[in-house]
Amino acid sequence: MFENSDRVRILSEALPYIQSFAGQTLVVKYGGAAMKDSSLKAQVIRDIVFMASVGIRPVVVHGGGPEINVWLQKIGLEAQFLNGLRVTDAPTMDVVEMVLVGRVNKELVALINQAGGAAVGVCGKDANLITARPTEESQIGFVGEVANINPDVIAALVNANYIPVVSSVAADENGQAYNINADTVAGELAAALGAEKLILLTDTPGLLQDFHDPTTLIKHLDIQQARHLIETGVVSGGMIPKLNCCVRTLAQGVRAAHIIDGRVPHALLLEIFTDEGIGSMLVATSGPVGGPHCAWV
Ligand SMILES: Nc1ncnc2c1ncn2[C@@H]1O[C@H](COP(=O)(O)OP(=O)(O)O)[C@@H](O)[C@H]1O
Ligand SMILES: CC(=O)N[C@@H](CCC(=O)OP(=O)(O)O)C(=O)O
Repeated sequence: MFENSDRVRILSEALPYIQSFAGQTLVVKYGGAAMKDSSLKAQVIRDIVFMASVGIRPVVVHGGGPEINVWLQKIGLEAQFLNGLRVTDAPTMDVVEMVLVGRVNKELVALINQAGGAAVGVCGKDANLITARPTEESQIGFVGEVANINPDVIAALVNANYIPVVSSVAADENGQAYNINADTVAGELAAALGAEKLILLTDTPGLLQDFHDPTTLIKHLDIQQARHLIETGVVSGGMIPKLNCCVRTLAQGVRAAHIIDGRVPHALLLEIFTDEGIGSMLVATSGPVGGPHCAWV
């Protein structure tokens, strides 16, 4: 049990962070790997509503890879990945759109609204938020990259105190739908909105030097170190697009990108409002290591 002094210390420790982030946009990418447990999901939702209640402007970008896999299997299609990206033929694209924009998006919107927030769900197609273009790797089908972001609709929602919830499906100029990795969308959107932070919620403690060993968490790193981890194969699978998106968003001016463990209850609050934080924090170039986790930038 907590002593009163501990309770007060924890609340008091949050004050400078609440003050410095009030009015700032924080893009939270909620990955499918961290969505599997419904009680944890409820806590993530509560944290997002908490952030909005203390004046932070959260923008949620969601994934849903595992749920897409479930629905592909139900209709007898095989899930295939290349470098962490889903091989997306036309039938798979239909399932991706139905699952992400239909099921996952609307479930998150409903949960946020039940928790007392006011969420509005959109995908890249709404008000031309995202224009997609095909990736250069032609063998992965309708996998898209972000060609352009028009963040007006998100800015309008945030300015009116709504919490936008964004699915990573977008169309190209001809209306063809594309499946874009949700980390990539979150990173590009954070940059286009001039967000203070990008926070990626996933199912590992953060970036691990050895991903089989959770004690090897890398708490702080910069772009150069992140690139080195990709080149040397320390990161693999879904962590590759995640780290690439952090690098790109930092290079475009977002001040910090965090990779945190969505399986830890209230991971978002712990990362944003405590000195220690819980995950990995990436910045453009390193400063002195050892300071408070969030005040480091
Ligand atoms: N060095 C690493 N540190 C942490 N996780 C890693 C690393 N290399 C690969 N991974 C893998 O990346 C996964 C996270 O990516 P992904 O499954 O796409 O998550 P999400 O659905 O949240 O986007 C982890 O579960 C882990 O298996
Ligand atoms: C191109 C590509 O891989 N798109 C992803 C989009 C969803 C996503 O990114 O979900 P997670 O964050 O849960 O991994 C996919 O089809 O799974």
